[in-house]
Amino acid sequence: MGAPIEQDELLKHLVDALYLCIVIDAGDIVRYISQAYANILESDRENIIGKDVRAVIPNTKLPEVVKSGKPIPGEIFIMHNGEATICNRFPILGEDGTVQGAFSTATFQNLDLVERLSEELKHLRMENKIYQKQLGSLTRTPFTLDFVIGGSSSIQQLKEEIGMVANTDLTVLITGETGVGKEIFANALHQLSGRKSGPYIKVNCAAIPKDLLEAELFGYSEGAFSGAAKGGKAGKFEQANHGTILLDEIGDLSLDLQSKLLRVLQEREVERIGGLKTKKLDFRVICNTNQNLDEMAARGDFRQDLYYRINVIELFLPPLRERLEDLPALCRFFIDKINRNHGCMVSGISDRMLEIFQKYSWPGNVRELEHVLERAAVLSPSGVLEPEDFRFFLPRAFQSGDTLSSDSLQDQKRKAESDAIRSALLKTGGNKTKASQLLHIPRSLLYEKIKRYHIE
Ligand SMILES: Nc1ncnc2c1ncn2[C@@H]1O[C@H](COP(=O)(O)OP(=O)(O)OP(=O)(O)O)[C@@H](O)[C@H]1O
Repeated sequence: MGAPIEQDELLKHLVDALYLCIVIDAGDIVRYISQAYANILESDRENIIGKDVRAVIPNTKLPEVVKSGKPIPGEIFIMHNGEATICNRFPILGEDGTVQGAFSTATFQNLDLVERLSEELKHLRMENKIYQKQLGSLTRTPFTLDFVIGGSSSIQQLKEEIGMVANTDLTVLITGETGVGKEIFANALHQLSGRKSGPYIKVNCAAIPKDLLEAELFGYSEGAFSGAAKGGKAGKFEQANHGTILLDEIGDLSLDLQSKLLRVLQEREVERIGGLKTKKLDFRVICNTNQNLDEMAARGDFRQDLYYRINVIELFLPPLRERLEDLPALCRFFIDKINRNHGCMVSGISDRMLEIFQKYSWPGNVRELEHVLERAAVLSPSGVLEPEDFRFFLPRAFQSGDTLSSDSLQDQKRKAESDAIRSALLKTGGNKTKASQLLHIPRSLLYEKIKRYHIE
């Protein structure tokens, strides 16, 4: 134990810490004064201590406190230099209750500061409220089917399917072009599942450099490589334990990692890089891709066995140009969102402009629509959006390559395929076994394509 602190020293420190503080004894003589207070009085402490307090601060109320033995808290006190302070005065009572002196403190030097701080506090509280609200809507936005806009039969059907598979642990592969909404469907799938209170871990296989992806997915143990963190690091699969892992852009995974992934999916256990032990895990897998994994597998760019393992349930999101009836609702949804996010007051989009939208092929799908509306709304932040507000977009919309009149090769292939299936079904009176024989494809593939093209 160190030496006891001298009472006087302690008092001196406390008085100084209280900023503006003065202590008098029962005879109204100043016994202590803080340095800050002495500075304001433009005098040395030595000069002040020992004097009658009234000689130092003419309008002081400390002698009143000594006389009455009662505190005078929270009073505005104008100091000799005209500055206002909020002053608290207290009696110092002995053990027998007799008054031995009094002291006053004033923490804030001027009321302007108090006012300013109180204003700032009010402002911060308001800001905090707004952020809390925004945070609430941000965490809600991507997660429920209510936020997946679209009344088209394909979107309605997908919503139903999501509802049906959500509560199973089946692996789901969500396919569709870029920007069609694969990620929001994946989010909804997790949120509707029994795993919603567990972690939801997303990995974009295309965004992480190939040589880092392995460690990112499977983790590493201490000393696995130079620079490996102490204690190692859990990979995304470990982080997703008891929850869901979304492998976005799965088609970008190298063949090496595909093999490792296949093992993890089969065994449901991971081994960290450089680790000696495996760990059993419980996770649900959702994969997203805008590539044709079927074709990739045929070319040898994607492992056939992995393709079968992840393609237990395939949900195909048709491109926007195949569900143009969703355009008005999507426009309304995005205009509301843009108004909220950018403080715009756009009331809608004109029929003339919607007609132009209907003729465009939307290669970037819903994401492109959102960006086009955002740009127009920023340029023309109120009223109804007219073609004039989309000058940046019109040349694109009218370029022959991007209008619906000339379909891409992929669209034409899809159309030819769905026409061939329709005609085979017509010829066989709807008998799928016979239709699949006619088309020389397995029955399961026919079912898949019927579902994909929403035939029937
Ligand atoms: N049906 C929809 N309702 C509301 N917003 C949608 C819908 N579809 C897409 N969006 C919005 O469009 C944008 C793109 O969607 P998302 O990221 O889900 O596409 P994606 O298919 O995963 O694209 P990519 O393959 O490029 O990653 C997002 O801002 C998303 O919120």
